[in-house]
Amino acid sequence: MNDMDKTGLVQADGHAVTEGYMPGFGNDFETEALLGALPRGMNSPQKCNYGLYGEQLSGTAFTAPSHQNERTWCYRIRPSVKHSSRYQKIALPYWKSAPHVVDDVISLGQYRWDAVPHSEEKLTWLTGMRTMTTAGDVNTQVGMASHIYLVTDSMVDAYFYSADSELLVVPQEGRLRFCTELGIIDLAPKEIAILPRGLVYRVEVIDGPCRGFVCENYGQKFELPGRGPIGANCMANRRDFKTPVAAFEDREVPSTVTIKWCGQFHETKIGHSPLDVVAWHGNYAPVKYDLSTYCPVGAILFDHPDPSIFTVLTAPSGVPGTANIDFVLFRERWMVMENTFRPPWYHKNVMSELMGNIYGQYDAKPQGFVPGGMSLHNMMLPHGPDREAFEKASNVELEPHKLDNTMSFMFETRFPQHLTAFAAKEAPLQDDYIDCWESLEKKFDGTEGVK
Ligand SMILES: O=C(O)Cc1cc(O)ccc1O
Ligand SMILES: [Fe+2]
Repeated sequence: MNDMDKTGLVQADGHAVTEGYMPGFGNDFETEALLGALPRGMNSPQKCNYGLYGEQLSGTAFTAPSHQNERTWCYRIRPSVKHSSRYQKIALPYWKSAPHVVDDVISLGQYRWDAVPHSEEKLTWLTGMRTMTTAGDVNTQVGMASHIYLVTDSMVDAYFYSADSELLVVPQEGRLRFCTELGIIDLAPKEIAILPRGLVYRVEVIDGPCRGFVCENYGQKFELPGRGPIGANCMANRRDFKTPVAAFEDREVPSTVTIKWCGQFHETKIGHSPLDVVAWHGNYAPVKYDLSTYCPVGAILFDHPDPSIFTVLTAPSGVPGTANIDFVLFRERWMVMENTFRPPWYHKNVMSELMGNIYGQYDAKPQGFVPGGMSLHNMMLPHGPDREAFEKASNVELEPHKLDNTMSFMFETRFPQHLTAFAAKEAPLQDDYIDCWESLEKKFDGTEGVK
């Protein structure tokens, strides 16, 4: 009997069964799947307990300011150098990286898609990733990509990490399990997860088929927005974020690790599971968050504020107040504003707005923006309520009204977003989307004087 069997943490197939989460966002966490595996009082003892190797995973430059500095110390069965050998380039033709401007595709426009349907094809987290838009440049670590994932099958003895990006995952259908080096995250619709750059994981299907959205952030990490005068509470609260406890696998089977690096994919073959971190401490870790714990703050007398009031997470770009990416949530809330056109106003925005519908109806678009669907209102392109929403909101008797059964989101970036060939030619693009404004009439009656 080995040490792990004695602790009862391991199933017959060698999978660890350690479960659970620790609350907080960006905390300094400590967790061990075997008692005493974590060195006390220091990072690099001459010999680690249980014959473990110590290894640091740096999420920021060594010299990043202390309030932003992120790193995690891992105590693992083998060091990561044993989790890679020669790299071989592979093709994942549907997963694109910026800069990616397709010759005969026009990104200037207002676009909307129905939910990308599932097919007969068996797809994993890697083969099922479908890039819709890219922005910025993966090589200079600015910008982002938006993807839809369609996943039917678990990765088996297969692992992945992105050196290019952190991934913000927004499920819309089905349940996934992310078995990561630092622990296990189960993820269902209404929840989101952040998978840090460089973290190795395998994605399993708990309940499929699975569909969802991914924001691949090439730039500075997502953080919580400052609340300003709102104070210390509401919006996304730190305690509602959950980081998994340590869980490890001691499995010796032929395995594949795929790496995304500068927009290319490479594979390496190894003889064991790389998810072998028995204990860790630090503040660079995966996290999940239940969107139904988001506490919206809004206008309580008149007018419609900017959507930045609904920012869940922001990834700074270096220009204060101008995000590389804002992740913005439009969820259930009360509308109480008096004498006000309550839906989003008509507007043009220097930022580019990529939206997705998780469930329900969005107030600016009662029809056509469907669960699983997406829309893109690119840099400085006008958009706003469709005719139906405009007419209703301009004429309805204004009483306190609950917007119920609604959850949509926006990946808003300071960079223009470029459509992939998949988005323009294969995904279910709604050719008639811009007609939703066509029947807006001229109502001007200024020739008759002010009424
Ligand atoms: O375009 C959209 O629907 C997103 C959005 C919502 C809102 O309430 C205000 C501005 C905005 O861009
Ligand atoms: Fe908008």
